[in-house]
Amino acid sequence: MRKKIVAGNWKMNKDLSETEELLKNLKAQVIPETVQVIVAPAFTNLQHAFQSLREHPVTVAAQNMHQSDDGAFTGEVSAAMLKSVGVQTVILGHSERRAYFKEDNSVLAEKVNTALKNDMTVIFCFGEELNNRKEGTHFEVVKTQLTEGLFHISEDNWDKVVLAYEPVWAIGTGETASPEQAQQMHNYVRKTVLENYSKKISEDVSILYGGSVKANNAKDIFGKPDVDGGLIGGAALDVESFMAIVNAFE
Ligand SMILES: O=C[C@H](O)COP(=O)(O)O
Repeated sequence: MRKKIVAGNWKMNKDLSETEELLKNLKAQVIPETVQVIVAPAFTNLQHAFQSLREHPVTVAAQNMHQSDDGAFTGEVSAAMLKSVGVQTVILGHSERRAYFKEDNSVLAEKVNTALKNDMTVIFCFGEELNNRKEGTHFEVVKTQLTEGLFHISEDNWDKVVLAYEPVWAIGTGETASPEQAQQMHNYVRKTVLENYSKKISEDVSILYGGSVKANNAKDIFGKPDVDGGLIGGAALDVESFMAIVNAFE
């Protein structure tokens, strides 16, 4: 059975004291047993977050990592470094990484390999831009991102993969894909996984939706059969709104 997951991507927000405050508030909440909650603070705060959440049912993820094991890559962080501070989960392929840091499908394929080789869980993000949707090429774009960035992995790696569909036009814009648009794409993604892997894998993989998910729209989006949770940006920066989204599953 696939997991229900709500992941908060804090992006480049929250310094150490703000992170401490947010984690303190988060730890005061009751996390429903049926939902896996993940938070992804900035690199500098990962170790603190991991230590702080040790006894709490919230997973800490990194927002990115480098594809190489080590070496002369100024400013970068490796899988081994993440693991050394307790982090076992990494978000890869976020549209902001693709757009601002020019991460293409082939680099992402390498990052996926490195993460899996290090026994890490990957939250693999993909999604079309507005012009793709206007032109009607959104399914094709998503298929290419999955095929070139992820579908080289073997069947036995899929228990370490979570998919996150994030239409770029809905990220941080206040514009959300309708629950029907999200369901249509998630269903397409599941079918695309099935074209390449077993029925069990396509049925078991969790597919998250991301893009302006808020407390007031989460229930409708999460109510769709192929939507297994959310990757939350802005609304994850406040515990009350984040927990309202987590509890939208109830
Ligand atoms: O990683 C999260 C997504 O980019 C969604 O961000 P948002 O909820 O602020 O639109």
